[in-house]
Amino acid sequence: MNILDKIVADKFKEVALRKQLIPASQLEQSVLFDRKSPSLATALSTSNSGIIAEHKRRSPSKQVINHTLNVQDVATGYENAGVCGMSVLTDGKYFGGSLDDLLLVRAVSKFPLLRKEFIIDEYQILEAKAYGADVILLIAAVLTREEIKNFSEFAKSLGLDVLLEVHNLEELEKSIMPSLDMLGVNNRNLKTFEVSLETSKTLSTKIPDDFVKVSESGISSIDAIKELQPYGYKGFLIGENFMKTDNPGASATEFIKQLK
Ligand SMILES: O=C(O)c1ccccc1NCC(=O)[C@H](O)[C@H](O)COP(=O)(O)O
Repeated sequence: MNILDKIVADKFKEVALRKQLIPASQLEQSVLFDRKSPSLATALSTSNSGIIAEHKRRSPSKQVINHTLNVQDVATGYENAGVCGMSVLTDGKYFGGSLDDLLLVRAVSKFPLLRKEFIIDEYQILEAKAYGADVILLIAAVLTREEIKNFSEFAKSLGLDVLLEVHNLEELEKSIMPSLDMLGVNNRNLKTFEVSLETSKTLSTKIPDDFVKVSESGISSIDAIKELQPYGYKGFLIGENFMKTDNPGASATEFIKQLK
């Protein structure tokens, strides 16, 4: 079993338990449920830098990245840096995140928030809305075309943006549909952890212009962004490069300054 299979197998068990603890009807009563979500796709299309900065305590590929920071301080730092949005990892077992992280970040910020999660059930989309997210991630490697259609249409009905993540042409071809806002190419192979920006470059021509293109993972320099921009990428998801520092917000500020 590769790591992605393990994460997904655990996620099915976790979601089954969560559904018993908090019924969907209770999530729909969250005070955040009727909040109007700002669009990450719009923010990226109108930005010069296009940075989506991630909160990432640890990962299967790197183990511990940063366990000492306060998530609200990280969010405030990123928002002050002028990033377009923030990605909040909510998986506990593999990434050390939680839905509480999302809620804490929502309490101190206005910019678009992506719930970074392994979504395998509509219930997790209700959770995303109830805990203050504006965007959900759908990973083509773990979903059928029908699931992508159902989950993305459900997310749109709640006013959320949808970022669909692919890693190869087969995943891209099965996924293209009008209910997606952004197409993300993950430069990291989630089964082997191999990272290459060539993945974004190769797939870029196959992504229709109707979608905002996002390049994800392994981005650690201005040169990488400059290399990807000519391929039509408007969004750049960066985690470790900021989170490995003592002050991710200051690191993002410096990064964006160099992009201008
Ligand atoms: O980061 C991992 O090791 C990982 C392993 C298995 C599944 C997902 C994984 N990461 C999720 C992400 O997509 C990244 O956190 C995100 O793109 C940021 O990447 P980076 O800038 O390289 O931290």
